[in-house]
Amino acid sequence: MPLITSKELFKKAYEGNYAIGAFNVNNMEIIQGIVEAAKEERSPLILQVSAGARKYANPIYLKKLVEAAIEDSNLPIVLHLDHGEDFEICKQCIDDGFTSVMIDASHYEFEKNIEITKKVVEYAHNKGVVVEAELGRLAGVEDAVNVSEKDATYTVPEQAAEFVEKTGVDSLAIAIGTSHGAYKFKGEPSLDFERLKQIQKLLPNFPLVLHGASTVLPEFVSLCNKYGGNIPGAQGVPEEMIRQAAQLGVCKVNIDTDLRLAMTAAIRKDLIDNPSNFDPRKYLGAGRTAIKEMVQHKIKNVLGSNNAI
Ligand SMILES: O=C(CO)COP(=O)(O)O
Ligand SMILES: O=C[C@H](O)COP(=O)(O)O
Ligand SMILES: [Zn+2]
Ligand SMILES: [Zn+2]
Repeated sequence: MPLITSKELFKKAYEGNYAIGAFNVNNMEIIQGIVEAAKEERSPLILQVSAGARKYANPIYLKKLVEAAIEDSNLPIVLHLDHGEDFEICKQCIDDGFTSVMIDASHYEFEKNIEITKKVVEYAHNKGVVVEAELGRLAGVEDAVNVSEKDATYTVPEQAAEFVEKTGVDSLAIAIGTSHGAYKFKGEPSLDFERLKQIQKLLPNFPLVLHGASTVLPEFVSLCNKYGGNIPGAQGVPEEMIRQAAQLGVCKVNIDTDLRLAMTAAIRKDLIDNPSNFDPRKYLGAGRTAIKEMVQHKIKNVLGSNNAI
């Protein structure tokens, strides 16, 4: 099984009202944990590499590890660039064999975002690679965000339709109230589902992407804190909201923070529980198992992509 694009995966996910997890990868243990989970759940996978991951691990290593994961698991896997900041990094990844790239020009104004995205789409499509773009800005939401502030940062449905038509992009990341990291909401979590419904209505059968979609499960925050961590007040997107989004055209759900928390909690615990150990395989192994369990939970209980292959 070679690396695949997300085209067919998204089509089936859209029709089946489930979503594919796009998990951020940075090293061997993370890749192995994710792949083990997907293998047991018979789920397709998107493994995504950020600019930070490329810098940390060297893209050659990550690509080879992902290829090894495919050989070992025989799963349909997409290798995706997460948050490509310009045409050059997208081109580099396409030339390196990635099957999907994200161009994130969302911080530019609308026309400029279209122009940059279109350039990446032309280059990528020529090489059989698919492209995700972003419209609207992800940011933390507070209780008191008023409608005009939301319109300044959240995706405007009419613009989303125009953007997709003008760029020919394959999927679109939208802003409806999620944000990156472990501190997503100060008050009650809420997402703008009315906006999502509008976007889906104007873009029927088109795959939408939710970034900043980690749930920040309290038990993992507590575990980190219990074993010497200090991450007070962390809060994520409730699982029920992710399930709801998957019913409304969201086919790709980006998850990094939940993997970081699971791995960190397990490693912290393992080191404290085994003070005489100095074999990295023991605590990294505990981290890998925690990643596997977290991904299995996501696939089975939140995303619904189990038994999709
Ligand atoms: O969107 C993400 C990667 O692109 C990750 O989001 P989280 O920080 O919520 O895991
Ligand atoms: O969107 C951000 C992802 O969580 C990746 O984070 P990173 O840039 O620190 O690798
Ligand atoms: Zn962005
Ligand atoms: Zn993101």
